[in-house]
Amino acid sequence: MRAKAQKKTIVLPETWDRRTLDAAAAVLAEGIADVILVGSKETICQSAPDLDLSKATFADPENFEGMDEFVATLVELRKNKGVDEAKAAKLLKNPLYFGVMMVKKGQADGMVAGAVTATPDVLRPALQILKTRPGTKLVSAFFVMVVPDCEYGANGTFIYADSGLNPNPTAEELAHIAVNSAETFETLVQEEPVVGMLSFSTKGSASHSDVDKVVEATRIAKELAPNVKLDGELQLDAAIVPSVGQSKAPGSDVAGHCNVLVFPDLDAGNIGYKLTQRLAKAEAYGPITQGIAAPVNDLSRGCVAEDIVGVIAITAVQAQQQKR
Ligand SMILES: CC(C)(COP(=O)(O)OP(=O)(O)OC[C@H]1O[C@@H](n2cnc3c(N)ncnc32)[C@H](O)[C@@H]1OP(=O)(O)O)[C@@H](O)C(=O)NCCC(=O)NCCS
Ligand SMILES: CC(=O)OP(=O)(O)O
Repeated sequence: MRAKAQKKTIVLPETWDRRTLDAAAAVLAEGIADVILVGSKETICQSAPDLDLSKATFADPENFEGMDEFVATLVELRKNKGVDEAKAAKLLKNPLYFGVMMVKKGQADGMVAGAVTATPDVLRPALQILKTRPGTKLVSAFFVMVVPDCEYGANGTFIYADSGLNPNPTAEELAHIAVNSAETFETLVQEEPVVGMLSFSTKGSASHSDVDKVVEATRIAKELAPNVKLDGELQLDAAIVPSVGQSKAPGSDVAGHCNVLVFPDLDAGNIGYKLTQRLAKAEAYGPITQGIAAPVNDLSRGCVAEDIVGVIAITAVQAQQQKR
């Protein structure tokens, strides 16, 4: 609904993937966003003759008028990393680098990929070309989880962070992930964020250097964002179940009410979202990035077309909100 209010243009590089084309057709039919499909129009349309892609725009790296300018821009951005004209031309034949460059040049407002390509190869071009948003040092990635028949979180809606990007965040990085996720929850879900800094310990129930990291991250996050409802360290049950929160963390007005779950590392975050998605049959949209200069979002290779539609809609909403 919000995506449709001010239509944005989203580039989809993985056009050899049928789920991506199904999602593109649905997004165009529903008017969620305008879509650029990367690749040859003829090849793409022949591969999916049953889909109506007539409203899509096509951009083929093998035959693209603005390629010289794209190459020059990439050389300018990456020359101190050893990228010369030949290397830039080769990189830009990769649909993911090409798609990110379309965003960089303002020809698209955002990009969604990852149905086929693994996360590092989706996010690396975005980090290298678009870089971080002014004022942000750390990019992180989260999932929007919508759990059916669930009384916890915001009527079953949660943000799980970081579940896609930073393998082993320091306490300071974890604090930034928490504060950024709270802000994102407010703008995306439009409800008050309540942030739980997750651990295998609640308020000193266990002693370990991993627990110390979360305690320190909680301290820093509270300092960075004193007005955000945030507490830690909390076990998952103490974070989301009111009665358990009350018994394990008495006196905390956050414990038992969390809707933003900050995981101590990427093992926990990535495994946690997949457990929720597969066992609780939750909708899982992401990994959505926060902190890149323009929205580039990832998918799981296990996604279905409906997931891609959801991530495209979220990308369009992020593009509406992003000042460039
Ligand atoms: C995202 C990821 C690919 C980046 O790391 P990398 O491959 O080592 O790439 P580099 O370290 O060369 O980083 C590329 C650029 O991104 C920047 N960067 C990397 N991580 C960043 C972050 N979290 N925030 C901001 N910038 C970041 C680097 O500074 C570098 O910039 P530069 O080339 O201009 O100097 C890596 O963190 C990763 O693989 N993460 C795990 C992803 C994953 O597998 N998730 C599970 C499935 S969802
Ligand atoms: C987000 C994620 O885990 O992606 P994939 O399943 O593609 O590795």
